[in-house]
Amino acid sequence: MYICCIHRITIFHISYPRSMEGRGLRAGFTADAPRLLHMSEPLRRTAFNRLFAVVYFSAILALLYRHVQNLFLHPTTSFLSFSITLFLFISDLVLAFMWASAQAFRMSPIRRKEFPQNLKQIIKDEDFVGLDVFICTADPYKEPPMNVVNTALSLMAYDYPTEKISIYVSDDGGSVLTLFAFMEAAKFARHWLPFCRQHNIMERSPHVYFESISHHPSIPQFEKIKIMYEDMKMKVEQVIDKGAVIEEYISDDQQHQAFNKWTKSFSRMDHPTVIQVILDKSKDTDISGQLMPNLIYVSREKSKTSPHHFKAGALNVLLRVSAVMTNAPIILTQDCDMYSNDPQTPLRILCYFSDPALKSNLAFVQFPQRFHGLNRDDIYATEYKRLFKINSMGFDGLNGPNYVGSGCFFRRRALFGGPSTPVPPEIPELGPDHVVRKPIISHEILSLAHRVAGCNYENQTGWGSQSGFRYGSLVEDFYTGYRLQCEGWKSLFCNPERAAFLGDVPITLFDVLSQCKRWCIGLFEVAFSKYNTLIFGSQSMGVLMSLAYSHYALWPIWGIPVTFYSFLPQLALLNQVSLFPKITEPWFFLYVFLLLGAYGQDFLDFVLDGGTVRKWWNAQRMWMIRGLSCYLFSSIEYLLKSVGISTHGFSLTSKVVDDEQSKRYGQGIFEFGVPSPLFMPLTVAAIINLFSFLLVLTQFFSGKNTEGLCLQMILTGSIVLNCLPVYGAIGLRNDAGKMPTQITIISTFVSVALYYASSLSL
Ligand SMILES: O=c1ccn([C@@H]2O[C@H](COP(=O)(O)OP(=O)(O)O[C@H]3O[C@H](CO)[C@@H](O)[C@H](O)[C@H]3O)[C@@H](O)[C@H]2O)c(=O)[nH]1
Ligand SMILES: [Mn+2]
Repeated sequence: MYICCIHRITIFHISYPRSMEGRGLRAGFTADAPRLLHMSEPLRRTAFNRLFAVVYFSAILALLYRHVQNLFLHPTTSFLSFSITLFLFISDLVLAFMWASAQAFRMSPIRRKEFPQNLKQIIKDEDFVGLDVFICTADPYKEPPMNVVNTALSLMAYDYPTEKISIYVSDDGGSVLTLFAFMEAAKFARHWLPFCRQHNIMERSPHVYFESISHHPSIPQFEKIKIMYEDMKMKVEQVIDKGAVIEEYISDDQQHQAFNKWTKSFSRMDHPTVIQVILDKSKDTDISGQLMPNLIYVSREKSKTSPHHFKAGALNVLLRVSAVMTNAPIILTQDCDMYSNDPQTPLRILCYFSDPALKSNLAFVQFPQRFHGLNRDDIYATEYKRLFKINSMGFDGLNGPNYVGSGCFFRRRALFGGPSTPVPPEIPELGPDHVVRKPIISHEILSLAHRVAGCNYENQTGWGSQSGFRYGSLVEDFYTGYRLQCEGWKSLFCNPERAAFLGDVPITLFDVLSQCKRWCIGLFEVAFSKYNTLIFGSQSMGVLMSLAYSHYALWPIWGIPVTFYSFLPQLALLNQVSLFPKITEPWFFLYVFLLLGAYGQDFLDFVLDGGTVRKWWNAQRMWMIRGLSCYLFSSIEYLLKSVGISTHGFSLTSKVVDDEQSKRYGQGIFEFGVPSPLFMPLTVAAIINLFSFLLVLTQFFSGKNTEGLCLQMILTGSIVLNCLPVYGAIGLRNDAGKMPTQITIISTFVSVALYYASSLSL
């Protein structure tokens, strides 16, 4: 089964791509010999997966048949038991749909490899394509400017011709503190960039570099650079603490002028555009005399009366401002916490972008989101291995992975209509083919840049609907990638061994669940839009891509089976009512097969991708926890929003770390702490499962006949195991991260009420 695929390795190589057109992507070739730039191979378990899918599908059909039989052919007597059977049937239908849609990822997953070392033999340095890097930040207190600055420095220090790189920083926080931090960073970069080049440093985020060094290296400038970094850090942090730029730190008139834009009436949500060219690659040099990349700070105009569309809005402003100033054909979008961990990354993507065979419809190359600072067993499963890695390889074998917001290199042209149906922008200066001829600090360029960053600029245009990053969903990344693929674009998944980027993870359960809840609301917004992934998606991209996208667009519906399975069988158990087949019935084995099959395959995928058993265990636990919290709550919030009762915005994930919390996270202890309703269903489920499990256990040991309750016992027992951290947080802890007493009290009342309600009616 395995062997047949091994030989199906596809190799792409560049032979004579002289005909490549398009500004910037034109490559000069120094050798005529074909050179290997990238290749791909199918995953070895694909044949097995396909076969297993057929078997498992038959098992699902059998299960559904049993449900129909129970519901309609042998209708039960009471209305209540009919309802329970119906709810479990619905749950199984949802599980079946999620299983079926996930098969799209299993049909033809591939793994790619690229050979950047061959690139320099093919493309001359001066023919390297221009790269505009977009970094978004939105709040100096939740996203400390020192971290943003480190991200920017790591990207400025790419092993790439510096004069081809422009870094655009979007500051939605409209904060003078962030601008100050970047001005300081520009001074430091003059030393940092040549230092990295000379000593071939791999960690180009200075913070990470200095942290990673345990003993003093024998590099002569090391001490000096370190002091400079500490000095910059101290200044920036002082300014943040004070909440204003300290007068003595302002060194020249240009800085004064820039900071004066923060007048009394300037507020975060209401202020004019600020664009500041901090480094200009046509004249600013580092201490070794080499030109520096452009560094441009942009805080778009905000007004309380115009919608700003959160990050998608910020990215579109950068798209226009950069078009006016540099208009590089390739764009990298980056979250402020995702620093570069590999200076060779742009060379990797060129292996794809310079392949003429891919050129006509390749929209973007996506790297997986990977994180630093995860605790050993990744207790909150914030690595999202399936989302960011396993399923991305599955997507890659179809039309390509979805866009995940950060670590993604776009072809600029892709944001202006489909490959064969271009959507020209309203002014030619924004078009992907426009060539910038004036210096970026010229009056014309700056005034046009200000104009296109205005908050009313997009009125009566196609921005956000037909071109640029798309509006209408809190997961602008998912939605934009999806729309581009519907237009006929393709994408690629690039997953080198050494992470290209590393980002922060939330370290409290509340932050993890709130982030996931925001994603879920955004996903529902896509699922129920006129571009819904099942109908519109299948018409535009075919069934498999449509299923793959629907799997995510409908992600929150996992909440339905998780919730029903966490309460109904347990309440029935407390009342000695059997819901599933007895051990002696053949149907029993169907259940066992379905259960072991699903978990087993998930486990295999996870472990084969380098995950540990404990991490997998935590990932399945978090799936259950999300099912009882964010999946559930997002559905409710989405409904409330649809009927106009509430609205919701993009609540930023905090990147600031509290020492105590961070210590507990390091020890692998769950952090509750916040009295949030998000924890309620989980706590109620923990209590009910514990009591029903204990009850049936005592009966089992006292010799009562519990044969018919076996499956319910297994289910309840595993939920109890999953809830161990919840019991600890309720009863055994005294720290600030324990379960808030209010939540425990309310949940206990709800549990008792549920028990009485069930015992009256069952
Ligand atoms: O109004 C806003 C809100 C957010 N952001 C930026 O968006 C990025 C992501 O925000 P974060 O709070 O870190 O959200 P996450 O949920 O961690 O981000 C994931 O999910 C988002 C929504 O799908 C994607 O945009 C991100 O790229 C992806 O990493 C950050 O750089 C923010 O500064 C803005 O620029 N403007
Ligand atoms: Mn983030």
